[in-house]
Amino acid sequence: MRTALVIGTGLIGTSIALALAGRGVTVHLMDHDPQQARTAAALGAGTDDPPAGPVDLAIVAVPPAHVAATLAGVLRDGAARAALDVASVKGGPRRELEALGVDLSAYIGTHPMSGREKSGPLAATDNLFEGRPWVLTPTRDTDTEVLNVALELVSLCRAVPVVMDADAHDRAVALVSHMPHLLASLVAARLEHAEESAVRLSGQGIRDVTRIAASEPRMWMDILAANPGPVADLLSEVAADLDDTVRALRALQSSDQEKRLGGGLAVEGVLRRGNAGQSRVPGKHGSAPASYESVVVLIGDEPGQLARIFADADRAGVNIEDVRIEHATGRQEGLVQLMVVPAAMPALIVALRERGWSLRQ
Ligand SMILES: NC(=O)c1ccc[n+]([C@@H]2O[C@H](COP(=O)([O-])OP(=O)(O)OC[C@H]3O[C@@H](n4cnc5c(N)ncnc54)[C@H](O)[C@@H]3O)[C@@H](O)[C@H]2O)c1
Ligand SMILES: O=C(O)C(=O)C[C@]1(C(=O)O)C=C[C@@H](O)C=C1
Repeated sequence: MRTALVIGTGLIGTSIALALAGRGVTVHLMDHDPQQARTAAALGAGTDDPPAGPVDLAIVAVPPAHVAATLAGVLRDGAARAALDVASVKGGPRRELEALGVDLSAYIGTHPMSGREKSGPLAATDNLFEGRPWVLTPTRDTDTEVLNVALELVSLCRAVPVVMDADAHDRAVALVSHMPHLLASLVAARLEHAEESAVRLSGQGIRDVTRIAASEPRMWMDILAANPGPVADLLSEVAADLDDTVRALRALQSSDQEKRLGGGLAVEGVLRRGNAGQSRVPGKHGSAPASYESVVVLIGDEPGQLARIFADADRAGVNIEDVRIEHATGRQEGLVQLMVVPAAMPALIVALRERGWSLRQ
């Protein structure tokens, strides 16, 4: 692929453009808000000049409700030899396109399984998709060349291609993305009017559970509106589990010992089922879930501290697999949790202590 046109230069479009531009592809940037395209261009994602002729690949990264019309325009104008979208839902946009009567041989629906709770080009990064699944939904009508150029895009973004049927994709993401998103919103919504004295105790648990609740509601309305059935089915199963759990917790308050016992078993059952489900979530880069040990370091909230820790770990020959940061409330310091493979933990602890870091167990 030598030329690409990215339409919709927000988080996803600009992240793709940055990855492609960084690997030598000439990228043209287009957005119905020209300021967004200018910002993406200023970040080094390409040029906001229109292409002189058809590009090798058009990437449509606009909100799901605008995907079909935008793609239909690209396909009808012959603006690209191949075109794809990256919307979080696949069945609806494809059916809309079919209804528009466009020749879909040059089109393939795709979905990179990576994103952020922030929107717009300024949130983009060139490595957003590295090691993440990127779903491709070819049909019998898809040209082989179009599938090949989509695979090339996935490879240039260092993602992992996964081929699926569009409706199977929508059922899968209802489970691993859309239903969890709504649950995060519902948990976060409990905080809206909560006492400040309670909210300020927030630790890492509530941050982990609510991060995605900070996402753009309009975008998520589009996504949920295009996949309501599977998400509603899953939520009603969760609702039944919630009812059972409430009953079990009430039983724990009972003066009857037998009821308390039953309630305890039921609550423990929920926690154990949670353990079993959580252990199936793939680890970083889609590999089997890894179990890491963590080393917790106290740092001052000042420039260069994180870079120093990483450099010290590197000098000790230790690879940091993952990292989390918890900011201390009301103090200019925080706790950095460094996740490493168990065998690397002793060396990391010694190295960090030698260099004067304060460790927490
Ligand atoms: N955010 C995520 O985590 C994520 C992850 C994977 C896929 N997606 C999908 O990627 C697509 C883009 O999401 P995003 O998070 O980058 O959103 P975003 O809001 O950051 O960017 C969308 C951009 O599209 C532009 N736009 C809107 N309508 C347009 C139109 N008709 N023509 C041209 N430009 C238009 C907007 O001005 C904006 O710059 C969506 O379809 C979304 O479902 C999002
Ligand atoms: O991690 C996030 O912030 C995301 O929003 C990512 C996430 C997801 O649910 O995994 C959200 C929607 C996209 O369609 C794909 C990825």
